[in-house]
Amino acid sequence: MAHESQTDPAKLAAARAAVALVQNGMKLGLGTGSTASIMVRELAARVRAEGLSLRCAATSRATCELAESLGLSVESLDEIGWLDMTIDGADEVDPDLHLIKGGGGAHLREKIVAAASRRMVVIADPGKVVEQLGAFPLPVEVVRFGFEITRALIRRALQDLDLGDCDVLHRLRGSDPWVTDEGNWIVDLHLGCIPDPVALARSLAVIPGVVEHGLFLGMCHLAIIGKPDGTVVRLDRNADVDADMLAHEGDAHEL
Ligand SMILES: O=C(CO)[C@H](O)[C@H](O)COP(=O)(O)O
Repeated sequence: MAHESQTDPAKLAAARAAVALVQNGMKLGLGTGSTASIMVRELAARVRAEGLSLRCAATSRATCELAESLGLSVESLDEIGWLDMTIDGADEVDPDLHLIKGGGGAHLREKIVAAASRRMVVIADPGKVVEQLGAFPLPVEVVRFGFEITRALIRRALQDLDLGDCDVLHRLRGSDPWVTDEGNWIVDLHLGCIPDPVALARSLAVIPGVVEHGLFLGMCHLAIIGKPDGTVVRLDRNADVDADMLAHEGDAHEL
C-alpha cells in the first residue's frame, strides 16, 4: 500500500484494525494526526478495493484535504448528522480510556465529532498508553480576546486544584501563535500528572475564555493499540463493545 515503507508499523497495525471495523453504509468521523492520517489512507484503499459507500466528516481541514485527495466523500458534520463511529488518534490513553488529545491542535473539532458518534475508536502506538494522564502537556483552546486574562484564570484554577505553578505555554508555530481551524489560540499545560482529570476538566470548562480542553473523559469506547510486530491489543471500556460494533445495524439515530 502507498506510503507503507515510511509508515510506523505500530500505527499502521492500529489503523488497519480500526478500518476493519468499518462497514458499508457507515457514517464515519475521521480523526486528525499522523495515526489518523494512516487510517484515512487505509480506509480510502478499502473503499477503492471493495466499493464501500461511506459518508465521512473530518475533524480538521488537514484531514478533510487528505481524505478528499484520496477520493473519500467528505461532508460537513451538520450535513451528515449523527455518526456511527469516529476513528481518531490520541496523545495519551489511561486505563479508564480517558484521553489527552490536541497535540495536533484539533481537539475542539475532534471532541464535537466524537460527541456526535455512537462509538469513538482510538488508534495509537504503545507509547500513548499511560497509567495516569498528564505527562503530555494538556492543550487548551482559548479565544484571542483577553488572552492574558484567560491564561491567568487558568493558572488560578490549577493552583486551586493544588496542581502547582505549572507552565501555561502559548503554543507557537515558528514565532507566531498557533491558530486553530476555528481561529483560536492554544495554551499547553505542563502538569506532569493529572490526579483528578474530572475535577480539572470541570474547572477549565467554566473559564469564559476557554473554548475547549483536550481531556476526553468517558468518550472513548475502544482503544486499539498497535505494536511494532504488527499485532494489536484492544482496550475496551465495556466488554461488549467489540461485539456491538460488529453487530452494526446501519443508521444510528437521526438528528
Ligand atoms: O489529538 C490529536 C490532534 O489534535 C491527535 O490525534 C494526537 O495528537 C495524536 O497524534 P499522532 O497520531 O500524530 O500521534
